Amino acid sequence: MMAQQFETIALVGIGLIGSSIAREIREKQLAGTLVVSTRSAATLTRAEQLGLGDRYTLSAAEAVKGADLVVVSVPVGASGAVAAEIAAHLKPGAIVTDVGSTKGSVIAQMAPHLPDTVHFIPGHPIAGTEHSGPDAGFVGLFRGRWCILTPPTGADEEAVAKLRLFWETMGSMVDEMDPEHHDKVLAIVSHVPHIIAYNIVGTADDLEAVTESEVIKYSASGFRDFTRLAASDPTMWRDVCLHNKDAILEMLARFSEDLAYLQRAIRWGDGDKLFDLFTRTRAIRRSIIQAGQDTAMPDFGRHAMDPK
Ligand SMILES: NC(=O)C1=CN([C@@H]2O[C@H](COP(=O)(O)OP(=O)(O)OC[C@H]3O[C@@H](n4cnc5c(N)ncnc54)[C@H](O)[C@@H]3O)[C@@H](O)[C@H]2O)C=CC1
Ligand SMILES: O=C(O)C(=O)Cc1ccc(O)cc1
Repeated sequence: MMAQQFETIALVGIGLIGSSIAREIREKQLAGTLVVSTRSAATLTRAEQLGLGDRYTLSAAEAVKGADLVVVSVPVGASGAVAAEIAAHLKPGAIVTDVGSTKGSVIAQMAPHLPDTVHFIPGHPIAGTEHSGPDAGFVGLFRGRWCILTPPTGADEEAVAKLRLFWETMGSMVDEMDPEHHDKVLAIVSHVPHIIAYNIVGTADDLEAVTESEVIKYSASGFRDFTRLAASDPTMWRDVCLHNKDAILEMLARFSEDLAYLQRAIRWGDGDKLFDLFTRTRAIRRSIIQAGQDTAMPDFGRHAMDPK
């Protein structure tokens, strides 16, 4: 058994991420009382059937009353509404955090509502699956994965340390960075790959008439990997696209340029260019595998097609 870290924890949103956090809190007994809240009655009932908390409520305002830690795990587009709803009910000294895949927008939506008496420390566990809802969560999701915190300058060090310990107890490695940097890094390692997956699966689907279902029949493992990502939650990913617009558009522009370079190499039969790129990318895969998890962060100072 681990030591209790917070007297009362409130979870707002109990889908894949919220329910994985709940399961960890229960297993490790990190809270005296765990309060679960979500917007839909059906989801709350399911959370109750799964025994994810000690108390359940459809009101986020009700849930956060007296809580020492509040974790908001809702689609990023709903963050502002949740902050507005809970603001007046937060306990002074409480830590308020989130798990959203974008940080700049979540901060812009939430911070204006939150009182100065609480510690707002945004976060993002870089761990997930293509599944959603309370049944999808599991103990161990965060193990060996990074969790990025983006505390504002001047944030209370003790509060940051408590949140850091919370994620470390779930098995995560914790890093801190500013939200703008987070949003650029995540645009290239997570958001653009999902967009590419949605796009290629959509294109294949549009071609179904031409290929007469052979896309499904002969789907090789490369295409299947894309279909996994493209099966991710539509609400969540719509919100990610709308709320990390600038960084995503910047990375997509670079992606398109690099794709044009590849297209040109193919058109002109420039095997050396293709071979060089494929050799370089293979080394990246190997270094990720060697590191034991997906920690590779891209170097933004360099163009993907620049010579080494
Ligand atoms: N799915 C993934 O792989 C990862 C997701 N995230 C982030 O975590 C957050 C939650 O994602 P998931 O747990 O995957 O989503 P999910 O769809 O499994 O769960 C979302 C939860 O939020 C609730 N909800 C939606 N709108 C709400 C509102 N206005 N007020 C209160 N509750 C509301 C839903 O009822 C549900 O309980 C998102 O911001 C996402 O960007 C972060 C890391 C990984
Ligand atoms: O399912 C996958 O491969 C993911 O990439 C999971 C994921 C999705 C969104 C995040 O913000 C972090 C991790």
